[in-house]
Amino acid sequence: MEKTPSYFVTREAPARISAMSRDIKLIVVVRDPVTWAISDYTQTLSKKPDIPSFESVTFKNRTTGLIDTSWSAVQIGIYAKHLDNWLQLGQILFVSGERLIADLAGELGRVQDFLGLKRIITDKHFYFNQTKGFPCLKKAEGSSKPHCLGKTKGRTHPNINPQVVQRLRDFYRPFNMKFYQVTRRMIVWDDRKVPIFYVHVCSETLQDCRRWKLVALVRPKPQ
Ligand SMILES: Nc1ncnc2c1ncn2[C@@H]1O[C@H](COP(=O)(O)OS(=O)(=O)O)[C@@H](OP(=O)(O)O)[C@H]1O
Repeated sequence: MEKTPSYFVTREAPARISAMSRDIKLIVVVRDPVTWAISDYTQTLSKKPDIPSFESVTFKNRTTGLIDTSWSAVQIGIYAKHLDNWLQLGQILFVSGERLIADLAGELGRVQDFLGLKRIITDKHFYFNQTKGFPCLKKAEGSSKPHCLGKTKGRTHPNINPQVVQRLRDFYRPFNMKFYQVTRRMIVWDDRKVPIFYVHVCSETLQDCRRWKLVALVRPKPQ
């Protein structure tokens, strides 16, 4: 198994993978592109504490709100743009990064099905570690002790100016919509102040899926 986010945006990668093996199965984990950009920035910041602020690398022009799409953290999150290259390869599964945290066993169930494996990994293998804020293994392989991912996974993100976040959300919205349509995956990254949950109907064929519709809109009561 091999992984890196940059494969997804490397033009030559699909053809190279296809030449390596026609039977390869690809798993792409996607998360809200705004959170992804902040996460990527946080990772760089941890190695180079002197880098410019998130705000200054996000915009080409702060006054006009023009986003710098040449910045890799912004570029990678335009998932729809990179999709066409990959879909021709066939066996590809999109996994929600958010669901890997909220419902790890459920999402891993999909992964096991996709890989043609028996569903051996279930929720009995995990617990939610409140300190870490993430699911962790109850027992690590070859050990009887619990195991969480290391310190570099799940770092605290810096506070970003809400206006900057909103501008990025507006920027990504059309690309996200295309991504939902093409992948037929019900991943909806909330871009409103009040959480809104969408339920979409999507049939097996892509054509029908393009006619997906909003069937429920639930607005949680204010606390
Ligand atoms: N169980 C569990 N424990 C810790 N972290 C978890 C977990 N599940 C998902 N995540 C999220 O994984 C994010 C890092 O993913 P990756 O390591 O694949 O990203 S990368 O390859 O380093 O870019 C990492 O992103 P950050 O929160 O920005 O650090 C986490 O949000």
